[in-house]
Amino acid sequence: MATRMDLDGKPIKPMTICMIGAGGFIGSHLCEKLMAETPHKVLALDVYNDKIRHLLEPDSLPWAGRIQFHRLNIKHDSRLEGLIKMADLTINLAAICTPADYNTRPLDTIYSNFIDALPVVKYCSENNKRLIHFSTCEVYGKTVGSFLPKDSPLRQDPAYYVLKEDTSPCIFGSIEKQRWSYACAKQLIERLIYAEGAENGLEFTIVRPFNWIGPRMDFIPGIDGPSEGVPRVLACFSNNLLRHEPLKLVDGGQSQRTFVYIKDAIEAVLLMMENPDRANGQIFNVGNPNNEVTVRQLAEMMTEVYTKVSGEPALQVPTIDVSSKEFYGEGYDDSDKRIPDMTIINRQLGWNPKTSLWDLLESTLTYQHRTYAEAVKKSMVKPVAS
Ligand SMILES: NC(=O)c1ccc[n+]([C@@H]2O[C@H](COP(=O)([O-])OP(=O)(O)OC[C@H]3O[C@@H](n4cnc5c(N)ncnc54)[C@H](O)[C@@H]3O)[C@@H](O)[C@H]2O)c1
Ligand SMILES: O=c1ccn([C@@H]2O[C@H](COP(=O)(O)OP(=O)(O)O[C@H]3OC[C@](O)(CO)[C@H]3O)[C@@H](O)[C@H]2O)c(=O)[nH]1
Repeated sequence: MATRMDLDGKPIKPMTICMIGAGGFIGSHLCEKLMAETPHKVLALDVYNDKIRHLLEPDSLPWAGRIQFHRLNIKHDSRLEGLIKMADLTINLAAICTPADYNTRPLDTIYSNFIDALPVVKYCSENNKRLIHFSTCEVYGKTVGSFLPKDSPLRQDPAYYVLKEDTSPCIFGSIEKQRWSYACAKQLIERLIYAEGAENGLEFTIVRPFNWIGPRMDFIPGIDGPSEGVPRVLACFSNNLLRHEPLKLVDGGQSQRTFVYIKDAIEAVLLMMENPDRANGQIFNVGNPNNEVTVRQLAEMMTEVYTKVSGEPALQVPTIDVSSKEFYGEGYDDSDKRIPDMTIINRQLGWNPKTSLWDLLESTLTYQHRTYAEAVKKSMVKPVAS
């Protein structure tokens, strides 16, 4: 493998990475990239490894010696500090991060996103190890513009909705809106990491992902996850499409999101990892401002793309409206709009996303169809009564 160069033309030394939550959606793509394109070693920590099993087995894989899986729960495992000490860099991805949990399991959500991350920050700080911590775009909460009258022309002014790392406020709902338990826990861990940097010299980078989507995201209920489970929107809508049922639009599907392809986003993470001088001390939005849709538009586009890739006709009535109380339960609330400002990541790392929403849905839904269509079909065949 040729020596890799950083953005300033210096050779990149191979490093050992302690990746916590490596078995999840983002972790699996990051491990894949690191094994295929870099000489770096990964200590992959997670409770599960299904999504990275293809990288671990068989032993004869070309990168076999560079990835090691450690099955552990960071809540209570004394091996954590030793593994962080063995690495040059720690990346923390571990979290409860599905909105259906935020208002129904707020304690687990707060513990997972704040309390459980504390030892990771402490061990990095005490052992002078660099930390890349995964936060979320949800720390911005609602836009300033959402509080203006519906017909205010200022709502069209980017100053009232574009989300900037260094100037936008974090605007959450009231405490009884438990949806914000996740965002608030993420915000506090960001503040703690920032303070460790300021007071104790911790070398850190904070990543705020804006709806990264692609293959292996979450699960299909009843196939590789619980039947009653509610994953994030990509998997919810994929599940509806695979089962030929209408896509459920929460509160009319009026909320807006920008979606970025996981493979584009992973490029940004690799730049952060390999360019510490440019990434340390920074908070980065990572998203695609050009891929904005309402959730209703997303449902329509996914229906069209799925028809193309599966060859199956769309339903006569492709969507139905459902209230957030019915879908998520008491205490749900929503972010109205999420457009990332790209100035900082552009300036520091020269990164820009490439993939259009249509293209990323086409490759992702091709994967969903190939991976799940047969299993879903089988699960839907009802046993004949004797
Ligand atoms: N995917 C996105 O678009 C997105 C958006 C915003 C923020 N994020 C953040 O990025 C990170 C990764 O997200 P993801 O989409 O890959 O989620 P994911 O749920 O697929 O991955 C998280 C992984 O962490 C593991 N984990 C959780 N608690 C653990 C514990 N106590 N011990 C060991 N492992 C544990 C889980 O088993 C899982 O494999 C999260 O911190 C999330 O908040 C992701
Ligand atoms: O069947 C469904 C499922 C969801 N919705 C609505 O879609 C919007 C997006 O939902 P989702 O992707 O599940 O989650 P959010 O974008 O709200 O939050 C995530 O953002 C980043 C992250 O931090 C981690 O991924 C997480 O908190 C939303 O408006 C739902 O109501 C739907 O209509 N139908």
